[in-house]
Amino acid sequence: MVAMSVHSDPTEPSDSPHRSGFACFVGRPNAGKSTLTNALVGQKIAITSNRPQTTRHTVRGIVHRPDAQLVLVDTPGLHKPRTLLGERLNDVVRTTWAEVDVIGFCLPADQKLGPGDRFIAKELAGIKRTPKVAVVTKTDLVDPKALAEQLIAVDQLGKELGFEWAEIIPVSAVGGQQVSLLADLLVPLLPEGPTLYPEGDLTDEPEQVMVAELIREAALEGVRDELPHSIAVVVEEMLPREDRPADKPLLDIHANLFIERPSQKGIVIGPKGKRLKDVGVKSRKQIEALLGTPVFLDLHVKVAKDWQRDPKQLRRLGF
Ligand SMILES: Nc1nc2c(ncn2[C@@H]2O[C@H](COP(=O)(O)OP(=O)(O)OP(=O)(O)O)[C@@H](O)[C@H]2O)c(=O)[nH]1
Repeated sequence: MVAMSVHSDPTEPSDSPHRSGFACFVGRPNAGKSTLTNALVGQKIAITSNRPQTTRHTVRGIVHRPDAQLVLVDTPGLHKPRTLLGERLNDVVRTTWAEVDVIGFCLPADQKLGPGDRFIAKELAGIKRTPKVAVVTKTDLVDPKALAEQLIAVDQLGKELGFEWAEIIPVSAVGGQQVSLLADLLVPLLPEGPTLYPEGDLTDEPEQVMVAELIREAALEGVRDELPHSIAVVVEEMLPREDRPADKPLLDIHANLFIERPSQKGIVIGPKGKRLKDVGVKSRKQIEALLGTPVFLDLHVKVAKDWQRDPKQLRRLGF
């Protein structure tokens, strides 16, 4: 079934039991998973970027409703592993899939189904018990005819692989179209249960990890194509500055930005340190918005040789 109409108002009281559970969005890199998570939660939680595979950590957004609590687990994209890091990421993805109550498979409306989508759909077909919702994303980028064709192709893909989608829903996270309908469709697929997280919590991701992701996101902007996979950020310390009056707090954040080769240092730091400075200013503003407090950000660039291939380094960097 393709869901197009807007359902009942979820803020109205209803007799149905309270539901709670976990959902994850899967899909190839750039399919729009993080943007959709943000749109559903209503605040910037997951890190979005127009570069593939920026979502390294499992970031949860929580949708609070009177009738349900929907916990969104945003996984990194499943991809052909070339390094130890790639293999670990894929393990994380599969483990997540087996644990959630519903899986949303994101397919961009503006791109023909490709081998990458098929690869993921085949993996999904192997997870029998979990309901699978096909989410056709970025509908604002196509005309109705192209959208209809994509919906049919997605339906067909499920049939080819021997399963039925629980729902097929077109959405535009950017245009805010059908986003709340998506929540309406996901909620009935959750088990009955009490609220899992306190009201107002949007994520249980440790603050340090989110801060690190914001710095990484800023560092990725405008750099050469080969660099993104070589950057990792670790927040070493977050401490309130001592001797500050209560109405003028300052949070000291010490973070290291790791690259793989000395030759990458220049790209990250830029002429006369300008790029690194910009990265610091930009991410500091975002961190301040996230944490609601003024921040002093101390950012250092370090070389961790071939960290993607070294298990000891990977552990140190939090993978
Ligand atoms: N026009 C349009 N663009 C969108 C929409 N949703 C996402 N995008 C864009 O598509 C790009 C990728 O979006 P993300 O949300 O980062 O994709 P992702 O699937 O989380 O990507 P990875 O983290 O690489 O797996 C970004 O440039 C978004 O701005 C949408 O509804 N409409």
